[in-house]
Parts: sequence; C-alpha cells; structure tokens
Amino acid sequence: MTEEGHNLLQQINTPDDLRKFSEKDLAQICGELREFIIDAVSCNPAHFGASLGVVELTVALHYVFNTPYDKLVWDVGHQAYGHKILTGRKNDFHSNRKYGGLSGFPNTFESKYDAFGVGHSSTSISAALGMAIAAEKNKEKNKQVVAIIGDGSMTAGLAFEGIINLSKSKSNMLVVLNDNRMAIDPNVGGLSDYLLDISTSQTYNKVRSEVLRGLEKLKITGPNSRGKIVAINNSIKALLTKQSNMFEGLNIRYFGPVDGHDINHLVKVLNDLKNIPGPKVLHCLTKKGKGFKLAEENQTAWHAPGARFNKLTGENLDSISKKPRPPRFQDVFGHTIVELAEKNDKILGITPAMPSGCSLNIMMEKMPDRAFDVGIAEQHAVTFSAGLAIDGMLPFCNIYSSFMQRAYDQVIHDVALQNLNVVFCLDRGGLVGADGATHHGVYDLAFFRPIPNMIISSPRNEEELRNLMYTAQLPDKGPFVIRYPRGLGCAVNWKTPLKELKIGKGQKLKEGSDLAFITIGPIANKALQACHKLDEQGISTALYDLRFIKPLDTEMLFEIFNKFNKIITVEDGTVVGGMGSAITEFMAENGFVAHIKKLGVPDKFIEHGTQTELQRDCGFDKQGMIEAAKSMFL
Ligand SMILES: Cc1ncc(C[n+]2csc(CCOP(=O)(O)OP(=O)(O)O)c2C)c(N)n1
Ligand SMILES: CC(=O)[C@@H](O)[C@H](O)COP(=O)(O)O
Ligand SMILES: [Mg+2]
Repeated sequence: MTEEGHNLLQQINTPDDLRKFSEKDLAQICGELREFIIDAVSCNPAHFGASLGVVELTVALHYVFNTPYDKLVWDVGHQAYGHKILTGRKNDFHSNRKYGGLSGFPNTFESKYDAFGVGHSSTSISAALGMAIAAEKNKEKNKQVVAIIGDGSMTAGLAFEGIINLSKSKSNMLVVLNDNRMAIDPNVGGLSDYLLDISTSQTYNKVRSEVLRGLEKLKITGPNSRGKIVAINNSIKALLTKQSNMFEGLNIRYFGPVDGHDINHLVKVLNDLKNIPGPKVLHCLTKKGKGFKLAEENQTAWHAPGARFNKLTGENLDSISKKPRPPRFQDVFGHTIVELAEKNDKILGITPAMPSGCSLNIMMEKMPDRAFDVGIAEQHAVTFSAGLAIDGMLPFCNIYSSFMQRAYDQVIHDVALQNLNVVFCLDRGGLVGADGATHHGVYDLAFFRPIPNMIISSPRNEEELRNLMYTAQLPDKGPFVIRYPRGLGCAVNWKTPLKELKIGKGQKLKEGSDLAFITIGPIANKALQACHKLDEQGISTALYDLRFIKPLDTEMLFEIFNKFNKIITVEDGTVVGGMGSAITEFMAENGFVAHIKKLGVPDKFIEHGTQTELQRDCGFDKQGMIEAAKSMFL
C-alpha cells in the first residue's frame, strides 16, 4: 500500500497494466505480490518458498519483456505463482491446485502467458532454445525468449544437454539462473560449489589481492594511479572470468552475479541484456522463502508446507488429531531401509534430490556414508545404482514414480539387461493429488511390465511394504520394483517383524461366489469395503490381491477364472497396459471367456484435486467399484 493507501497490485490484471507503472513503484508492487502469495498459500496449501524467492525477478521480467509475445519459460514451475497472479489469474488464485481450479504449474491450456507446460525439472533451456529457433524460422522480429531455471534444476543432465546445444547457437536467448543454493533439500554436488565460487569470486579475489600487493610494491603513484589500478583490476577480472567461467568457456556470455531481490537493478540489467544478441546467462542470487522469516530459516519444510498456517506465527492450522495415525508409506520405507541396512552391509540408499520427500533423509542422518542424494538426476541415479550392483552392492534406488519416467532406458539397458540386483522403490505410485497431471505416478506398472527380468510388486499396506523390502534384499533377486502411493498407510502398529514373501504369490482376501475383484496395492482396502457393501446388497463378492504383477500368480488366476465369469480389476494406475491388461492377456492366452471390467485411470490425462476426488472421477473409488459390480448384473 502507498501512504495514501493505494494498493497497486489491485490495479494489475495483466503485464500491460504492470508496464504502465513507473520504476519507482515496482518495489511496492513486489511487496504486495509477496503478501498476496503469503495470504493465498496460508489458506490453501501449496508450494511456497520458491515463489517468494522470485517475486522481484517475476516483476522485473514481465516489466522489461513484452510478454506474452516474448516468452518466459519457467523451469519446474513451482515458483511461478507471482507470474500467474500478474497474468490474469489473480482472482482465481484461491483455486490453485484444487479440483477444477488453477494448475499449480504453468500450463499452456490455462494461459497464453504460460509458454510451456512444466512440472518436471530441467526442461526450460531445451524448450526455450526450440522456441528461439522457431522464432527465427517464423521470422518473428525481436522476439526474446527467456528460460528461468533454478540451481537445483541445473544439476540435471537435460539442462546441460540444453546448455551445450545453446552454446553452438546464435539464438537470441537468455537463461536466468536463479541461484538460491537450494533444491527442495540443500542443493548438492560440485555445480553448487562452483556457482558459489563464481558468486563470491574466490579465485578472482585471491589473485586480485596478490596482484594488488604486487602493485603496492611497484609503488604506482601519481594523479592517475587509481585509474591505472582499476584498469589492471578489470583486465584481471576479464581474464579470470573468461578462463574460469563455465558458461563463457562454452561461448555463452555470462553476466552477474546480481542481487535477485534488487528490483530496480534487475530492471536495468534485463533492459541492457535485451540489446545484447546471442545466448547469454544472467546469474541471480536469491533467497528461497524471501520475506517470510520461517520459510527463510527452514527452507525445506517451507518448500511446500502441506497445511494451512497462521501467516503471522507460522502455526499449522489444520487440526492435528491427538489420535495415533498410521505412518506415511515414505516413512515406513525410510525406517525400514535403516533396519535392513543395519543387518546387511551391502545395502545403500539412493535418491535423486528427494531425501525429505521419500524419507531417505532418515538413513542419510543415521548412515551418512551409505545414503546418497545425487541431485535432480534420475537417469544417473539408476545407472549409478547399476554400477554399485555390478560390483556387489545392493542399492535401494528410491524414485518418485513419475520422475522415473526419465530413466526408462537406464532401467532397461543398464539394470534389467544385466539382471542386476537393484531394488527400485517407486514412491508416489498412483494418483498423487494436487500436483496433478505432471506428477501422477500412473504409468509405472504399464511401462515396467514388458521388461524382462523384472519383479514388479505393490504392497497393500505398511507391513507388506516392509516384507517386500526384506524379500528384495535377499540374494540374487534381480531388478525388483516396489511401488507404493503418496500419503498414509492404514496400520498404526506398522513395525511388524520382517518376513520373506513368496515372489509372484498373491492373496485371497475374501471369499465370494458371484463376482471377483482383483486388485494390486492399497486400493485393495477400498475394494474390501466395496465387497462388504455388495454382500449386504445381495451380490456375493470375492477379493483377490495380486501383490505382484510380474510374475503373475497364475495358480490364483486359474482358480479365479475357473470359478467366476464376472471379474473386476482395480488399480491405481492406467488401465492401458497395467494390471488389468495383464489379466486380460492371461485370460486370452488360456482360453477363458469372462465378463471383465478394468477399473483404474482411463486413457486420458488426469488433472489435479484430492486423491479421493480424482479416484472418484476415474471411477475406482469404493462407490465406483460398487456401481461397476452392480452394472454387471443388469
Ligand atoms: C525430474 C524431476 N525431479 C524431481 C523433481 C522434484 N523437484 C521439484 S522442485 C525441486 C527442486 C528444484 O530446485 P531449484 O530448481 O533450485 O528450484 P528452487 O526450489 O530452489 O527454487 C525438485 C527436486 C521434479 N519436479 N522433477
Ligand atoms: C514441484 C515438485 O515436483 C515437488 O515439490 C513435488 O510437488 C513434491 O511432491 P510431494 O509433496 O508429493 O513430495
Ligand atoms: Mg534452488
């Protein structure tokens, strides 16, 4: 607010409105935008720290560039709330990530200002380069394309593939490197150290002070002595930057580092860069969570707080029941890997940049030399695991199901083909909820099923997750997938004694005579409720849980198909090629004829909402199962 009480953000619906303000108003607009984001996320849980960190960058970019003609390509997109608010979505922002509401990420179907659809990291440089070259081919005059990528996202191979391609191009493209030294957890690896080094110019400062000491000895004096020293200083800097700057070395002009929170300086620099042709990088230093003290202090926890909070105190406002709750599947993984690793010294844990997301941080704390955060590098995580396995280690490589899509070739070529003992723990299998289409882990069962040598399993509850992990680390199992969902399990007392499970063996959970349900994973628990309801309504239902979709429990399937001619398969995953497809293949191969319905995620992309809303939408919640069963008796 101005002293007169004017709210400037209120007057901005599009970047054109923003551009009408004078530069001296921009600091106030940034303050109001930051408050708006804090207000919105405090009532509607979402990503938080990343958007606060790029408020000034967002305002400066829309102020200087002619969006949407000029293109802003946000990497990942979890930091793009300010961009959404300035580009026509301020009044709808309360619906962010809700069912039917705005997407949590830039989405080309949502706005012409969203130049590229994102959610997975490190795509911005490649996509922006494509756009810059397309602009040349389309003879679009003076079009500017900007990729905005974080230091964490820069650790991925894909970002470097883009940079290397960019270095050979003459395209008029700017990469804004938003360096806050964080991914979700602290950023890892040599690149992070390198960026710190060029930010603080350690090498430059060391050489500079040595040279200055030398100059003092030479006693440069006289009226122009200061000018001479500055000139020498500048040439040293130019020489050192050219020699030691990775981007300059690749023929991409490097500018910075600049203070990413100094709005007026950013505007000036971006205006200057607009007139410099060819590929260039602007290195901005920012603070994740800027302007919200708690988020600045605990950046991992406030990456996406996951609950409503009091915006003054940070207190969690979502009532936490005093009753003991079941654990999250990820925590069962985190504790169990430590338990197993204490007995089996070959076990190592690997995560590509999700230690707190998958709870490998528990192992990293207890056994720091046996757990690896390799950065946002899913492909590397898999091939690194293959290397460990071929020389006798037993890696548990934990990757979110949807991020595993990146590493498909590595699973086939580096692990399965050599039949290596790698345990893949696929967290976030199934519909994940508010992150939406980019993050649902619904293709894994279908894409792993055709790969030879793989064992593919999904536990029904925490106890089974533990037992599958135990089984997977027994000798010579080969590549072993254990897939489980986002969220809570169902048993409060989950720390059960570990026992071996028979590979390829399912379980009959309930007898019945009219119809059989076949399930995989925790959806079995909802199917059980549906069965009881159907029994009450006069349809006697049986329930079989497969536990493994590779190898299939053929003995159990023969029993089912010999007994039932009405069958419903239920999976929290795509029905195209998933478990249901495996069952229909079995049926066809063995000459069975039955009325079969496949429930799960249909052949379309599913947007965001709660997991419950989305399962209902797809027709595989309890009610959907009941309706599907009844329809088979009409
Ligand atoms: C391929 C892929 N792997 C992992 C993630 C999960 N993820 C989302 S944001 C993020 C950290 C990104 O760090 P950075 O780019 O520096 O952005 P910051 O949050 O620091 O602003 C990670 C690991 C993802 N979205 N995509
Ligand atoms: C943007 C991104 O990819 C992550 O922040 C993701 O949203 C984390 O998901 P979880 O909340 O399931 O850990
Ligand atoms: Mg970062």
